[in-house]
Amino acid sequence: MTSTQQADAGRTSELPKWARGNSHRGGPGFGELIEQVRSVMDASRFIAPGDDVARELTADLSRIVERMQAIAVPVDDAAADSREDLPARGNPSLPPFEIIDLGSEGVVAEIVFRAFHLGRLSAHGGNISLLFDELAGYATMHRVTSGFARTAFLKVDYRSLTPIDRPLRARVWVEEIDGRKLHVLGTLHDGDRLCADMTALFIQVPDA
Ligand SMILES: CCCCCCCC(=O)SCCNC(=O)CCNC(=O)[C@H](O)C(C)(C)COP(=O)(O)OP(=O)(O)OC[C@H]1O[C@@H](n2cnc3c(N)ncnc32)[C@H](O)[C@@H]1OP(=O)(O)O
Repeated sequence: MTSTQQADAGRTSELPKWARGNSHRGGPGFGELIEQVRSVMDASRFIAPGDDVARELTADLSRIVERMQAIAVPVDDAAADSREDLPARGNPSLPPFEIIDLGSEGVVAEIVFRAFHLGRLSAHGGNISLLFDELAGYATMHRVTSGFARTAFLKVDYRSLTPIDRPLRARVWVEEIDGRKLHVLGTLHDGDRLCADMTALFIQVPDA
């Protein structure tokens, strides 16, 4: 059986431990905490405080950062990036996508870009690339036969402005497998309108 046929038959090994996710780490309130973190990031995009208010807010946030640093755990034990029940697995550095469908056919996700993701009059192109890279990780994860796949390159064509504050639909799939190389395609739509499409090459590597 060729590697393409093996991959076409679906993943035969378990996902790496770090990619399996869970829905309990950090407790039931963790999702609301991450939502507040996102809200701080959003709100920070639209303020022009005077010096007094800026210093007051800095002091408030510093106290929160200190509290979080005091309960830090090794990254593999952290709740962020592991919570499969939360948008973007509870990782606030990722745009908050929600997985609609996932399997060997690829991944479909809904994404609402927010104020924090704003470029000039539309979502920042880098955030769109980030979304595609992450979703390509999901799509390839379900096609490699062992280990996982890393991005070798990722190219985005921005076809029309990508709005914030409304649900958009992303689809990413593995188009072709050639040995360790996975050729990945993706699209981002606002309704029927194509906002961006993506071509990427992922390379299968052993799990570290
Ligand atoms: C669920 C969570 C999902 C998260 C998903 C997130 C995904 C990511 O962002 S990963 C982080 C970003 N990517 C990286 O850091 C990768 C850094 N680079 C590397 O580690 C390596 O260069 C890597 C793995 C891409 C390839 O290295 P290596 O395994 O040595 O491959 P190598 O033997 O050189 O090449 C294999 C094949 O790929 C091709 N190839 C490798 N890189 C490229 C490239 N950039 N462009 C075109 N072809 C390439 C080679 O030509 C070769 O082709 P062939 O077999 O036909 O001769």
